[in-house]
This record gives sequence, C-alpha cells and structure tokens, in this order.
Amino acid sequence: MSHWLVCGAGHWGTALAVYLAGRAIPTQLWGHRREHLPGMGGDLAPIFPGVPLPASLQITAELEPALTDAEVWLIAVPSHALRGLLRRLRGSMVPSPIALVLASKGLELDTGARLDEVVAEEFPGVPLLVLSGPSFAQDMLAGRPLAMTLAGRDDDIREAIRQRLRSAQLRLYPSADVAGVCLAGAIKNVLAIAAGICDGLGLGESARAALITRGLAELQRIGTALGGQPETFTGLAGAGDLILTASSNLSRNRRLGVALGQGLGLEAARAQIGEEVEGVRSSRALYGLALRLGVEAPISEQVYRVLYQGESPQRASVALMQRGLEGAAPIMPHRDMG
Ligand SMILES: NC(=O)c1ccc[n+]([C@@H]2O[C@H](COP(=O)([O-])OP(=O)(O)OC[C@H]3O[C@@H](n4cnc5c(N)ncnc54)[C@H](O)[C@@H]3O)[C@@H](O)[C@H]2O)c1
Ligand SMILES: O=P(O)(O)OC[C@H](O)CO
Repeated sequence: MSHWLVCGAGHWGTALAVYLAGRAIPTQLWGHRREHLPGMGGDLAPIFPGVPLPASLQITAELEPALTDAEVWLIAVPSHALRGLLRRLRGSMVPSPIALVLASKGLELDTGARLDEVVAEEFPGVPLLVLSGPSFAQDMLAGRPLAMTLAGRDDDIREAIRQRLRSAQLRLYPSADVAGVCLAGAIKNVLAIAAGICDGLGLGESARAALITRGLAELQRIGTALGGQPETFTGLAGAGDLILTASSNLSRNRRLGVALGQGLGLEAARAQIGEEVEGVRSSRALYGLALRLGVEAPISEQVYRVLYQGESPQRASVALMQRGLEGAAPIMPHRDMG
C-alpha cells in the first residue's frame, strides 16, 4: 500500500507525521539519526516527551525501504540539509512521487537560492508544493486550529493534496506563488530575530509593533524584488507568520534574538535554544541577496551585523532609529500614489 513519507524527524516533521497519521493517511517518518528518533520508547520522546506514539505511524532511520511506495514526500529537514537529502533521494532510483511537499523554511547559505529553486535543480519536473504559514509544531500536535498556505503551480495536484491535507483543524489557502511563499518563510525568521533583540533590550511593546510593521514593509520589498507577489507577503505565509514568530516565545528565532539583546553571544544563544534556528543562516544569505539586488533592507542588515560582525544590539537599534527615510517605502502602495 502506498504511503506518505515525512523526511526530517525534528519537531516539525514529527508533528506533521502525527497529524497525517491522525487523518488516516498511511505515514512513515524518517530521521537521519537513530539515536535521536522519536517514538523508540512508546512515546514521542525526545522530541515530544509524554506524547503517545500513534499506533499507525511508522518511524525509521532507514531511508531506502521507506521510499518504496511513497506517493508523497513531505520534507521537513533544516534548510542546510535539503540539498544533501534531495541528492540521496535522487540516488535511490525510486519512481518520483506524485508531489513533493516542502515544509522547511530558509535560504541555501552558499548560493542564496530559495528552497523551491534547490528542489527544482535537484528534481526538475517533480510537482512541488510549499506548505507555510503561522504554525508551531506544538500547536499542530495539540490539535489547535491552524490556517496555512499551500503553494503550487499545478492547480490539479495542489488541489488534490490540499484535499488530503485539510481538516477541521487545518485550513489551507491555495496559492500559485511558490517563490513568494518560500521567501516569506525565510525572511520572517530574520525579522523575528530582530523583534527578539528589541524585546531583549527592553525597548517596549510600541517599539516591537513598529519593528514588525516596518519588517513587513521590508519583507514585501525584498520578497517582490526576488520574484514573489506582493499579496503573498500580506497573507498567511507573510504577515501571518511574521506576526506569530516575532511575538511568541515559542519561536526559536525570536528567543535567539531575546538572548542576544540580553547580552549573550551568538553561539551561547544557539546552544541555549538547542534546536534549529533557521534565521541565523538565512540572515547571511539574505544580506548577500539584498546587497546584490540593491534593495533597502535596514532591519535585515542590522541583524546580520549583530550576528556576524560583532555589532552590539544597542548600536543596531540606534542605527535603525536614526537612519534617513529615503528607502522607507510604504506597504502595498496604492497604484495612484505611485
Ligand atoms: N518547529 C516548528 O514549529 C516549525 C514550523 C514550521 C516550519 N518549520 C521548519 O521546519 C524545519 C525543521 O525544523 P524543526 O523545528 O523540525 O527543527 P528541529 O531542531 O526540531 O529538528 C531538526 C531535525 O533535523 C534533523 N537533521 C539535521 N540534519 C539533518 C540531515 N542532514 N538530514 C536529515 N535530518 C537532519 C535533526 O536530526 C533534527 O531531528 C526548519 O526549516 C523550520 O524552519 C518548523
Ligand atoms: O520556532 P521558529 O522561529 O523556527 O518558528 C517556527 C515556525 O516557522 C512558525 O511558523
């Protein structure tokens, strides 16, 4: 019998696999390190200790057997592991899936490529869908309501997968803007680090609201320059995910920023969180892209300087407050306003 294969047994992959299994979709979850796999002791420890392992969910560290009869691949590995995983999947010589659903967020560090571009390079012709939007693994696992975007260029395949995935818990809005949805998920992580720094410095809730609003303008500016549609950045995958990540302490990106604002160094802050913080790598790639395109990206630039150039969070905040207004474009300018 065919099944869905979830690749990446961290928090997100595990939550997605539990969700799929709960929807009566035959599901296997693959993780690359046997010793880190959830579900080996009857519950989902070490990822979600105390949460029972669903009887119908198979968890494995063996990729090749899990690929046999896998009709959909759902990818939830960290962005830095994506290309390597895709090459491994390609090398396995199994038939291509009906669809590859990308649930990771980030940019490829060395190339600055969007993750959909990485998939297209490694698997040209495989129908790609991107699942993104405000969604903590913990909320999905707890059965709380989520609304997300499912992007894909093939209407029929996107609708077929949307029907399989949607439920009373998960509302899925279709989009054709694959590039924009990928970019939004990557850029919002960098902006969430900025919001965390702002709170770590104790600058107050008014400052955080201003940062999120200007962050949204920056997200839209960079995102459209890189090929996304403006409306994507004000939707769930853009504004929705930015608001969640910049304001909730469940966000690893935001928590890293808080730790930096409170005076911790980057490596100490990363170690304190102990999970993937995608915005750290994406910040480097994003800064390079913004420079190359000549796009005004003041918040992303200050995050980059704090992470990689030893800039102090205090000085970064002063720099944002005192910069000129030349590049400060409004959000979604009305056509008549020019
Ligand atoms: N956690 C969430 O709520 C959430 C929600 C939406 C999207 N995401 C995205 O999902 C992706 C994964 O995040 P996460 O929360 O699961 O991170 P995590 O830190 O919980 O887990 C990362 C997992 O990736 C595995 N891994 C590392 N290198 C690997 C490799 N080379 N091959 C295979 N697996 C490898 C690790 O063993 C670990 O299990 C990120 O891009 C993140 O932005 C996370
Ligand atoms: O914990 P974060 O900061 O990686 O955010 C998780 C998700 O991307 C939220 O939608």
